[in-house]
Amino acid sequence: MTATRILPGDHAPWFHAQALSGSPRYAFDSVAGRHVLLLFMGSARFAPTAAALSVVVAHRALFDDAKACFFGITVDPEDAEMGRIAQRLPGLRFFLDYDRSVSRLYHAEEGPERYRPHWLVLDPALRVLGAFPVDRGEEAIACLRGAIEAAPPEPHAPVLVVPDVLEPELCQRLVGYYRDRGGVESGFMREVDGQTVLVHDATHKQRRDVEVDDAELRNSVLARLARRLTPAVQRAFAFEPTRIERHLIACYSAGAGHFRPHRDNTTKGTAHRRFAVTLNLNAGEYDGGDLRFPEFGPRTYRAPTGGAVVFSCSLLHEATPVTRGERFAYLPFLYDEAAAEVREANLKYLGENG
Ligand SMILES: O=C(O)CCC(=O)C(=O)O
Ligand SMILES: [Fe+2]
Repeated sequence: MTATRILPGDHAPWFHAQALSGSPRYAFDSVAGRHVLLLFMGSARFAPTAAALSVVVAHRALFDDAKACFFGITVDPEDAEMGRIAQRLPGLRFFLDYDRSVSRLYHAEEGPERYRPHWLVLDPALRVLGAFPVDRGEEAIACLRGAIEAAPPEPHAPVLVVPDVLEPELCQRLVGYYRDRGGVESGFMREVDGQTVLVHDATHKQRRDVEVDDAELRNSVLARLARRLTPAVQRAFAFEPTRIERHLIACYSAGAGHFRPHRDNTTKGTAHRRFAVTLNLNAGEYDGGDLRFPEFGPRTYRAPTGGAVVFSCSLLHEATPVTRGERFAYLPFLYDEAAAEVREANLKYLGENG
């Protein structure tokens, strides 16, 4: 048993679970970007677990959702029913693990009648920094506090920046193409009952898009990508992109333009995506609107006009809100022949509006 327990250095497994007073299918991987304290509770009826929750309350100020957040995982429906636990924002949340799948995934439940309440401290990439028995809460808090204070100030995300992919004139043509048509509010893909469907939620994403239908304009972009971007991607990532999804010009406007942290390949309908490309078309003309990779710290990235930021579709990333002006970007996804087979096989999961 012990050998399979989750240890410092391990990546905390990802899961979906119901959050108390929150999403019925909360994606744990979207929590990346801050330190995390997990408490596998069993039940708060159990005295050591109740004492552990008091430790969290005593250090409540630590959990501000910016630097750190706390999740208790209960398997006991009575905890919520009797008000022994409650979501307190920012920072304090609970997963209702009534089927015990999360507890088993983390080896907190080691067999019938064998629940092992304990703490895990995770870093912003959701790697385990420390594991502590339930009665060692102050040590867990000290570990968390030490990690927050020691966090490197400038970690670097594994992204590639390639300048000079599209010439300024082509960038202007693309912006003009957008302006002539005007964008439509774009959604994002989500898995609902096993199907990949397009949903709209302005708190998560606000952006207006135009699909480039003009073959000559598309080919102009494709030719530049092939000559100037593909070799850089091959060198940096040993990956040969042969296919492109989306010929899309996006516009984020001040006060109404952002895309909150997400990954680009988490649904069946998007699982084929390998690398995401952000080609900025007017980098000097707006404030905000930068890329951030929360698993790798607060640093932001902005490709120069005509330049690209290329990153794995598995990375958590966000486009920060535009606060002045309008930001235009060309946003293809790259994949290859093997991934094309994945795409083909998953077509059946695309919902009506997917
Ligand atoms: O705005 C960007 O640069 C990134 C957009 C993005 O993440 C997406 O469309 O999935
Ligand atoms: Fe994205």
